[in-house]
Amino acid sequence: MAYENELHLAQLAVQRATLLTRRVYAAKSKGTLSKSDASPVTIGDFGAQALIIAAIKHAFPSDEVVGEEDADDLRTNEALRSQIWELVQEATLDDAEAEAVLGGPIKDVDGMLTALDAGRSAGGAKGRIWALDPIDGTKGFLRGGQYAVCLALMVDGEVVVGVLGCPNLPVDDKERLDTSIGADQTDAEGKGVLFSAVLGHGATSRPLTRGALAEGTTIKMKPLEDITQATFCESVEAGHSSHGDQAAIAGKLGITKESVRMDSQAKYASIARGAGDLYLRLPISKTYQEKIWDHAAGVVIVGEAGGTVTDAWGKKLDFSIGRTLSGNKGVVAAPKAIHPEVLKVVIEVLSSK
Ligand SMILES: Nc1ncnc2c1ncn2[C@@H]1O[C@H](COP(=O)(O)OS(=O)(=O)O)[C@@H](OP(=O)(O)O)[C@H]1O
Ligand SMILES: [Mg+2]
Ligand SMILES: [Mg+2]
Ligand SMILES: [Mg+2]
Repeated sequence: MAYENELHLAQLAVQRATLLTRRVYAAKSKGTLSKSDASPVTIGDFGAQALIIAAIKHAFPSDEVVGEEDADDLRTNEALRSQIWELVQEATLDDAEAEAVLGGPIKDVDGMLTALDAGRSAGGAKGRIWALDPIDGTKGFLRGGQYAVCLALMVDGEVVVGVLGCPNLPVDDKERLDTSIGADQTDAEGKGVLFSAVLGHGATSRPLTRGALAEGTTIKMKPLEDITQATFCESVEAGHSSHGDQAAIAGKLGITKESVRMDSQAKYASIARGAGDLYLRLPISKTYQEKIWDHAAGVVIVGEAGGTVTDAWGKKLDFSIGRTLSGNKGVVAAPKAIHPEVLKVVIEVLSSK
């Protein structure tokens, strides 16, 4: 299969990073800072980014990475730096072969800072570039809801590999849309799913483990005969997507079931495995540009599970422009067969504003 080594590395790197995020959740202090746009970042975000980039650079030294975080705050804040370094050192997989694939632990603090800062690629349409969101849904993470560790590989601007680690989604009971507010993440029984896809080769899910990869199973979106029976997923934060427009669209489609609000790319993962049907993310602000790391992995996973993902005007999401999806507005993800019907109503509602 194409990109087999890249897929394996990405799965193990994401799995190792989820060990760290779970440990941070269980700790009393999550080292939360506020970024310049007032959004939160925690020691979990920094630690997970360093671990994943170190693994990418070990296996594919000349690949670039577009990562959400950087080392600026750590270089000026010693207490924060050592807190993260301690966590990074402790996050190792229980399997020697798996650790060897990832290049083993990061050697020293400088190596950690260098790895974190290697996420500053400007992105673009040429070559091999990874898109990394070390914790997507940081607000969800902090409130004990859903979050995801997200990694995708783009080649010449097209997403070819996507991996999502969702430590708080249930392994079984796949039909249930679990929002798990207040769930105990410390190795909680039955929680933790690793999703992945390679373009043209289908999508898979498997339980997250502490060592080698568990066996995977193919996932598919739910066949939906009657759109009025659909369940749609949307963001928890009203500031991230328009709950009002989304409700109007659902109403016009005849959908009566309440939306399921869930943080992070766990929304893409959930619909890809048939828990829920649609993901709507309609813009609140005229100026906000969606970040590539908030979508890259989810889009290839939904596509490979039988879905179509476009923006709110029907354009394919263009990952080749840079760090943001500056050519797109909003996201509409649905099973292939019903996407045109959903999109038509999305455009009607947005055009009438
Ligand atoms: N104004 C605005 N509009 C749209 N999106 C925004 C906005 N501000 C932030 N973000 C990004 O939203 C990411 C989290 O998205 P979610 O779907 O998880 O939102 S929610 O937490 O469920 O409300 C979140 O990702 P993380 O920072 O990784 O958590 C942000 O990149
Ligand atoms: Mg963030
Ligand atoms: Mg994000
Ligand atoms: Mg993030």
